[in-house]
Amino acid sequence: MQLALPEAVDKFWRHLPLDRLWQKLKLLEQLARRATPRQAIAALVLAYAAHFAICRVLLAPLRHIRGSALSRITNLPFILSVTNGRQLREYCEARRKYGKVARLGANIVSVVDPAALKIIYNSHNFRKSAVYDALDWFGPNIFSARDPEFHKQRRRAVYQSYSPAFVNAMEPILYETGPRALASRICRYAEEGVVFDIMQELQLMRIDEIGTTTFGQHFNLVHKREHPLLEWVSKTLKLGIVHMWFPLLRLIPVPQAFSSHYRARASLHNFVATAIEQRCHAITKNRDTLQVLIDAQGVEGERLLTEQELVSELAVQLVISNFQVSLTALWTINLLLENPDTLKQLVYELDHALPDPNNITDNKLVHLPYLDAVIRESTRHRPVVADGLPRVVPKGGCQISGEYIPGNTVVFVSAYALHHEEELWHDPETFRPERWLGPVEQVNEIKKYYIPFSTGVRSCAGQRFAWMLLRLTLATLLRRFTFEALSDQDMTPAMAILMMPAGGEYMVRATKRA
Ligand code: HEM
Repeated sequence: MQLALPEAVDKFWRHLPLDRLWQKLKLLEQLARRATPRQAIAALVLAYAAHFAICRVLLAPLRHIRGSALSRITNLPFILSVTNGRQLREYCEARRKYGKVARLGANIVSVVDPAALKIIYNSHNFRKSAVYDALDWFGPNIFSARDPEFHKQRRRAVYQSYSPAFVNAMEPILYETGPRALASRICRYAEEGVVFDIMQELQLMRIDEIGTTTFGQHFNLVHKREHPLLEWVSKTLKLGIVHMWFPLLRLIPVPQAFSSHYRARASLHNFVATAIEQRCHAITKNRDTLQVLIDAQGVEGERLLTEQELVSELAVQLVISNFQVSLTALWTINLLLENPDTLKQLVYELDHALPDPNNITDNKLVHLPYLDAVIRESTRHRPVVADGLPRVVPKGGCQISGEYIPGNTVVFVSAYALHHEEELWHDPETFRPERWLGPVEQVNEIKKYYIPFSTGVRSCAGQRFAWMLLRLTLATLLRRFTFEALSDQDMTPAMAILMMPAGGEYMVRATKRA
């Protein structure tokens, strides 16, 4: 039987147990009067927790996305897994348990689906999330930019130093101060039979390369080892990680535990600022990234970057691109040493392409198919930027992989999870460069979900530089030495913004090749 609206309202009021409700409220009032302040506070806290849980669990716009029970209430377990470097396993596990779209926190969603890449990363609609503010060490920069207009403006200035012409012009100096200098250091280790940490050597080499190509200064760390730049850079990165996940720490006075990190960051600032100031007043100008950025002009001939803006761009680039390249080279060497047949085949290709090990140019390497396949496979299997790059769903929400995701949710696709997805890759846990040497259509297909340099409007600006550096480094080292790794080293991938070996080093012995 249908009731008319006034009748239904009347019935509702008649049946509402107002008397009983009133009695309950009175009882509560009496209890509140008798409660001690402690009991009152405890009751308030409990009431707030209950309200919070009900809102998060039952009313939250993300309640239909599957995830662990705790992830429905708080982001804390996710933040803890990121700070402990355990998040990669979690992304893969969440994919297996909950499907392509999984909830990792109260407003955090991980997606493992190539179809999502275009939606999330191909336009500026999905902006970078607030964690990027932690990279504003000395002011906003191209890495941390969240506002699309600001990013476009910076891109116009900064991209002048990533042009093919500039990268090619840098090759001779880069090769001399990078791979060639490292080879001469390793030559000494080989002669003395010394075991050394190749991870550290690659980092020192990379700082030397940045010194010459960016600042026009040759630190010669590979041989002299006394410049504190590597320590400044490492500590600045560590501080960045802490601030990313505990942003409130940025607002309180310097905690004792991090005072040396803040000092290192200040030293890095002084170093970069002094280099810029000296260059602005120098009579002879180098041809390097610093000069390109100082000279960068807009359409009306105006300077695009002030000195302070130059500091923020160059410092963040120094820290981030330093580790990305050296760690990628490290993982490639590690995977080659663990796969002797692949190593043998690569060495065979290099020996034929480079009869003179002292005359190596990128021109001779760029078309070597096996070298290309090895680098591709190592960046698939061990992508150093393995984490999800977080973006914010725009107002109004959107449909991703068959699920509605509301506005303001943080979403990402982790390169590691995508590169290890069993539905996409045949035998994803195996390092197999041959997968990149199949028929063109097959390779073009897998390239669609190969994202070590990210994809879309915020993908890596320095890819050309990175590929050249990797080719030159691997070819130079493998053409001259055989390497043997010490046994029982912990090379499990662990995350600290970038993917590093859990053991923190990779000890090897080198022998000169005939
Ligand atoms: C193997 C080495 C490298 C890897 C794996 C790598 C990877 C990446 C990734 C994944 C991003 C996107 C970051 C994000 O969205 O948060 C990125 C951005 C960027 N990379 Fe690289 N990178 C490498 C080397 C370099 C080098 C050598 C340079 C500079 C010479 C460089 C310059 C940049 C810049 C400027 C951006 C920001 C682009 C933008 O937001 O428009 N990268 N890189």
